Amino acid sequence: MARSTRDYDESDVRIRPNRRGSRPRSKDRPAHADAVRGRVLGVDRGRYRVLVGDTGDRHDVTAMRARELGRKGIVVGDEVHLVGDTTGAEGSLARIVRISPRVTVLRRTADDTDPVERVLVANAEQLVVVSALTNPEPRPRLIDRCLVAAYDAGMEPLLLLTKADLTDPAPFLEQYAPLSVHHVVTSRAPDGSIIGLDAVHEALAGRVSVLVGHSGVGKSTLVNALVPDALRAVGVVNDVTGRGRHTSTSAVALPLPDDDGWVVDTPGVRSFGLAHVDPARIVTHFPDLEPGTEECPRGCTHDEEECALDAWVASGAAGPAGPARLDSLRRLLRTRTAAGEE
Ligand SMILES: Nc1nc2c(ncn2[C@@H]2O[C@H](COP(=O)(O)OP(=O)(O)OP(=O)(O)O)[C@@H](O)[C@H]2O)c(=O)[nH]1
Ligand SMILES: [Zn+2]
Repeated sequence: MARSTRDYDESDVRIRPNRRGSRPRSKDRPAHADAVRGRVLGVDRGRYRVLVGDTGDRHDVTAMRARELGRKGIVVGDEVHLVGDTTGAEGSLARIVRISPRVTVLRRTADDTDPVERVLVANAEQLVVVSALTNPEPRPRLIDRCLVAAYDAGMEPLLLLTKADLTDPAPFLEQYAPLSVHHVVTSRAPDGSIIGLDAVHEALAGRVSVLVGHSGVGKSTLVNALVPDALRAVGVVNDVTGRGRHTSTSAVALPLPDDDGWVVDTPGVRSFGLAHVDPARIVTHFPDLEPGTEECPRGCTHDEEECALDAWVASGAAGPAGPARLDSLRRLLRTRTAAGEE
């Protein structure tokens, strides 16, 4: 079933006036004129951490969902309306009474055949695919899959390539050049500091960006460099050691310094099941291959003998990464019928 980024109405909870004209059931029910807006930063066991207030006067509020929301999901990145105690004082608890319409929705299924899709993050504009240039080696099929997830979510992808101190980034960049995906390269200086952070800050400035990457690519190193008090912001402190720990498996939104955008870290998210992506649309998420489908027979699945993509790629029209990209595309198409391996 085709989905668009506009189909957020399933989660768009509007508080309707009481039609029967009877007294409202609760005092703050009508219109919630006194509701305070905030952004969901984290979710933990049914409690939501919500940032409210303007620059200079921002604070976290702990909130629960109001019963009137029904079963609507609330995820990191959602803009919500709060009533009740929004002071954020120790022990206080506000109530979320409304979720604003979502601008983008990053979805995820456990694997490619899983019928249960979960919204991972709402309202993010950019999907930052973090990959090491080596150690561990880049995984092109995983990167391709993340790009599909980004395009499908209506988000702009950014390739963030780490560990350029260990290898020359040129060959990798050449592979991805035909896609015209923005990229930033970082490396580590002998003193341990990260080189290239300015370019990263620039790419993240003023927007909400989700970071994904598999283990060892240097994502934690980056998050800590970008958000120096990330561990404190996450608010996860080990009871035994008292030290900050960042092992949560759910997404967490971290404000960048100077109010200049947000990063949403997704610990534990290493890939995206794409069961929710319409197979007929997958090729449109391969902008370097799509023009090659013009010669395809009507109704081509792009995984059949008559498919024009083989000739297109063989002619070099899709650049040096063409064969690998076509392989990625076909694997994604095939995994729609059988759970695929990455
Ligand atoms: N040479 C080099 N090493 C780096 C760089 N960035 C991170 N590392 C190292 O790579 C290893 C993995 O970095 P992490 O930041 O822990 O990676 P991660 O992606 O968060 O991985 P997990 O914690 O397993 O999810 C660490 O030993 C880092 O010190 C870099 O730019 N260059
Ligand atoms: Zn085709």
